[in-house]
Order: sequence, then C-alpha cells, then structure tokens
Amino acid sequence: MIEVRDLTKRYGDTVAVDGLSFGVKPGQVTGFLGPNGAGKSTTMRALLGLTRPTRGAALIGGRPYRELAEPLRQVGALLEARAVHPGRTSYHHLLGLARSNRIPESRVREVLETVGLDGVRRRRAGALSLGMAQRLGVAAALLGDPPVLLLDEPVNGLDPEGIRWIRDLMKRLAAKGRTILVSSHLMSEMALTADHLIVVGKGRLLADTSVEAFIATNSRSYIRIRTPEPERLRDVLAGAGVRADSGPDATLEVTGAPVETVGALVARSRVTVHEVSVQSASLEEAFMRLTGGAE
Ligand SMILES: Nc1ncnc2c1ncn2[C@@H]1O[C@H](COP(=O)(O)OP(=O)(O)OP(=O)(O)O)[C@@H](O)[C@H]1O
Repeated sequence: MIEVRDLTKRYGDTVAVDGLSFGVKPGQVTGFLGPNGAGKSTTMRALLGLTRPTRGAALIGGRPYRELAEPLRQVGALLEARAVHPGRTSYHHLLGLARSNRIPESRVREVLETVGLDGVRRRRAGALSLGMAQRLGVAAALLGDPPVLLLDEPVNGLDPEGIRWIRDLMKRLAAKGRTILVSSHLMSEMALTADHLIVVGKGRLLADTSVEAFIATNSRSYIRIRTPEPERLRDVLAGAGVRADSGPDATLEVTGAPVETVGALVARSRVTVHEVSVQSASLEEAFMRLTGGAE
C-alpha cells in the first residue's frame, strides 16, 4: 500500500509538489497521470527516499523508504532505464542488486526469463537497445518479488510490442494482488492500462477516480446543431423540455436527449439547419480540459 500525505516539495522558488495526498490500493493498476512538469517524478522519488519532502510524508507499507528493511523486497521501481553501469552485463547488474538484498542468485535467472532477456544476459548493459534496457529495469524492479511497484513512464521509447508487453505484465502483477503505481502523461495509454487514476497538475491533486468513472464523466457525447437561427431553435427545444447550450461557431449543443428526439423536434420546428450530428469528446480532450488550467 502506498500513501502520500500532504506531500510538498520545493526547489527554491519552484513548487514541484504542492500538498498532495492520495492512497494506492493493491490488486489494481493505478495510473499517475499529469502533463510534463506536474510533479509525478518528484512524488515517485519522494516515495523511494531519493528526495526529502519539504513537508508531509510519502509512505510504503506505512513507512518512509529509509526505514524499510531490505527495500528491494518491499518495493520495486523503474525510474530511469539507463541508470545502469554500461560496462556491466545484465546478469551481473542484477546479481549485485540481489546480493545486497539477500535475494537468492537463482532469482536473477528467473526475472531475466520473465522479462525475456535471458538470451542476452551476458551482453553489457551499454550495448542494450532502449527497449531491452527498459526490460532490464523491470527485471531489477521484480527481483525482490515486492508487493509494491513504482514505474515512471515505463512505455517511453518502447515499440508497440514492448508497450503491449509491459501493459500485460502490469495487469498480471496487479491480478496477483500487487500494488502498482505507473506514471504517464498520456490519457490514452492509461485508459488501456489502468483501473484507477490519480491525476495531478502543478503538483496538486486534480482527480482520484476509477478509470470507468472518469470515462463515464468525461467522454460525454452531445448533439451538435448548426443553424442560422439558433435562438429560435433553442426556444423550440426548450418548449419540449430539451436544453440546448451555445457551442463554438454559433452552434447549439444538446446533451441529455437522444438524437432521434432532437431530429424529430428540429423537423417539426421548420427551422433551417445545416447540421445535426452526434459528437464524442475524446478522453485526451477530457484530460487536457481537466489539466489545462494547471499547465
Ligand atoms: N532537482 C530539481 N531541481 C529543480 N527543479 C526541479 C527538480 N526536479 C524537478 N523540478 C521541477 O519540479 C517540477 C515538477 O517536476 P517533475 O519532474 O516531478 O514533473 P513530472 O510530472 O514528472 O514531469 P515529467 O514527465 O516532465 O518528468 C518541474 O517544474 C521541474 O522543473
């Protein structure tokens, strides 16, 4: 279980994280979503004891990272995939981590197999492709079989096959009861991967919601009507109990009534119309709207 409580981090005049509070539950993938610079990496670094909060707390299993015994057994993290000594082989990189956390050597081959790198275990980390380096980072995160995983933009730089692989892996691990927090600046990616969303902007919490509820609230569809007589048509619709709001470019937007009803009312009104169409806002648009004021 992850808990962030009133977390604030200042760098000089910059407030990277501003009184942020949220919890992350086990058994599901939680997306940590926000535009660039929203404070996601800083929050993850605070959870991993890599940066000291100015105020508040970032806890894993109820404790700050520095109080965890054998931390790789408690939490696995993927931050910067290239943060591996380039001259070391994948195998030796993982072996070093295993030894310092009293993890049996046999676990190294296991995780290399899990991430599909066993065949290149003797290759130097510096000679790995970005996708392979990303997989090695995931292997290191899984080494201690931890109940909590933190992944910072894990799909960055991956090809579609790699993206699908990491998505499936996260879902599999969540289904086994792990607590998974994964950051991204792409709503579309999170809609496919996450069950729950923590949305941040300018270091503040903007939403803490299930993906299902976010989609239901934000991917609203509406009916757009273009007419040279919007006022007249609005009155006709209002007379039938259908509310129409003004949209851009002198259009009307109707929500809460089926297009069949609206079409019939328009036909009966004899008002000239140039368009009656059903529009759906994309999730990316909803996300931009939500975070727009926070960029
Ligand atoms: N070490 C640092 N020194 C000074 N400012 C920093 C430092 N780390 C982060 N910041 C600033 O804090 C803010 C939040 O950055 P952070 O990296 O946490 O955001 P993010 O949501 O992870 O975005 P990105 O996806 O771009 O990494 C930004 O304005 C950033 O410039």
